[in-house]
Amino acid sequence: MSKEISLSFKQVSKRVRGRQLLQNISFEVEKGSICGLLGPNGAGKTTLIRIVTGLVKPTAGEIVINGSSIVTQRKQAVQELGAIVESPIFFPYMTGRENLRNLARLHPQLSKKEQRERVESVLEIVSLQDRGNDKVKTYSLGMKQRLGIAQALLGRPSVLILDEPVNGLDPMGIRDIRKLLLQLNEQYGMTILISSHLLDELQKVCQHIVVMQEGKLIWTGETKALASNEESLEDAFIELVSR
Ligand SMILES: Nc1ncnc2c1ncn2[C@@H]1O[C@H](COP(=O)(O)OP(=O)(O)OP(=O)(O)O)[C@@H](O)[C@H]1O
Repeated sequence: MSKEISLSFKQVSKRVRGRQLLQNISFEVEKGSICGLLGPNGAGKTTLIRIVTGLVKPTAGEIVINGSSIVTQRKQAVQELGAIVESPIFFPYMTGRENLRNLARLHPQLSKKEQRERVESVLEIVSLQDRGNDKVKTYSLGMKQRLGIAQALLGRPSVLILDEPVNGLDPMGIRDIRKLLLQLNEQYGMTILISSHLLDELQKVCQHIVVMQEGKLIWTGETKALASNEESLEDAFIELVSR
């Protein structure tokens, strides 16, 4: 039986002021899998994530998200997604719960009661229910990142896209995010695309890896094919990008 595909990148290119930022990027992410986007600085990971989340348009090519094209059916495609691109934005003098309630209002199809229930459920998923009444300015970076994921979960997305979600976090913060991503994947069958510089971290959560360099896709496949037991993903990655 063929696997269902959640995200399909088809010949995606982006050119800005004569500069080729992305060139013919094609790959697929299976439904219910976690895929890692790996690449040195300037490889084009953030540019690709900005395109898949509908923030910028590709110059050529398209991305299909659960059957809807981000180019021609942007509204439907974006409804499938929850995302953090760069840093999540909050009102620091409001509590975590208030920040989420504010955003929940952007889902007018939900009644007031449903909005409140949705907020409580995402707070619980990211383990912030006990700190929900504290102002965001008192949160650690790890807590802010988890609140950002809670924001992304408000619309009950089937696909979660995270750009560098563990950047700057301490080991405990990194572990919390790792556990959360695995939980979202296992319990809710969520498809996750995650970019990170922390190669070992990607190795712990991703079944598939896509390696980019200078706007091109240079390798894609199963994580275990890129790094065997004896070789760390980091070594394999450095070997690949220095070919
Ligand atoms: N709007 C733009 N105009 C011109 N150049 C851009 C634009 N956006 C990004 N770039 C350039 O495109 C290249 C890819 O940037 P991008 O941020 O996508 O890479 P990245 O892989 O996410 O890098 P990093 O890991 O450092 O975040 C960089 O050289 C960047 O300077």
